[in-house]
Amino acid sequence: MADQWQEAYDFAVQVARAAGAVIRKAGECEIKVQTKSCTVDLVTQTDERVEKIIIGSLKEQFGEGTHCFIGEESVAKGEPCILTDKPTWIIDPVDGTTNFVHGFPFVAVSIAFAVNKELEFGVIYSCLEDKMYKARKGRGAFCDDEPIQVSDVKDIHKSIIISEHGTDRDKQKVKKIFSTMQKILCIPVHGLRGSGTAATNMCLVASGATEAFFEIGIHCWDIAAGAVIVKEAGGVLLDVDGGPFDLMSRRMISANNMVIAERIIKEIEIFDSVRDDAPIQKK
Ligand SMILES: O=P(O)(O)O[C@H]1[C@H](O)[C@@H](O)[C@H](O)[C@@H](O)[C@@H]1O
Ligand SMILES: [Mg+2]
Repeated sequence: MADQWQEAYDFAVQVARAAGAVIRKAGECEIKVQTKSCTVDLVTQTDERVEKIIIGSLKEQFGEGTHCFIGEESVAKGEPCILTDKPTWIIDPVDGTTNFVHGFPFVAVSIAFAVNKELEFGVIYSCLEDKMYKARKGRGAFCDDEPIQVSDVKDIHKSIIISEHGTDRDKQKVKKIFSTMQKILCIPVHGLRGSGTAATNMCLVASGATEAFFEIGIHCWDIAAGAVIVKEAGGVLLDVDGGPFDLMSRRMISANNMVIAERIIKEIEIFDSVRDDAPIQKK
């Protein structure tokens, strides 16, 4: 059954492309913005609409009930965020919602597929750049059907590192984020960057434009597809404490190699985040 998931993979690419077209079109009209967990955690009708389109198409293709879904906007509405052994789609309909709202030109559709809690493939469509990144376990990573590969830089002094500050404005956490960035910048590295979307950041690692991307506070839907793409492009994924990558832990570093990853990890000031799969607190 070597090719069991090929149809699902090909279909995910089609769905991501169609979703990206909806996002592009929506960006031409007035965008109505609402907030979720706090005033800087933005959501638009497009996020919700695109998630419905993606999940609707997948259910129609693969049958209701056989596959599970973890989608950013469904979880925001109270759906569970638990990865089981069942075939599960992990979806961020609009990664980079803040960028989308502001017209900052990096917005991605991120679709991953896991079976037995293992990621089988990931598809990221950077819809404003019109770049389709994809990877399937054991079969390499691609951008617009061209193979991609992480950079071979091992000298941290010759690296560009990406991080993001997320949407949590807790002063102690923000302090740790900026202290970490300051320490990394002063290693020194060539530069620090951030595109505003975790999915795109991971594609930049996978295609060799940057050596590493790390973040604390991201969610499984931000990084699931990117995790497959980085790994298949020859990169590594770790927890920010150097332990094994855990999709639900809300923290990760993706890098071109272990030398770069371990050097960055030395500087990261870790803070707590509630796991994505933590039981929902009753109010
Ligand atoms: O909410 P979206 O735009 O799907 O995801 C973004 C997170 O909100 C933000 O906290 C994070 O920094 C960014 O990397 C992520 O993609
Ligand atoms: Mg996201």
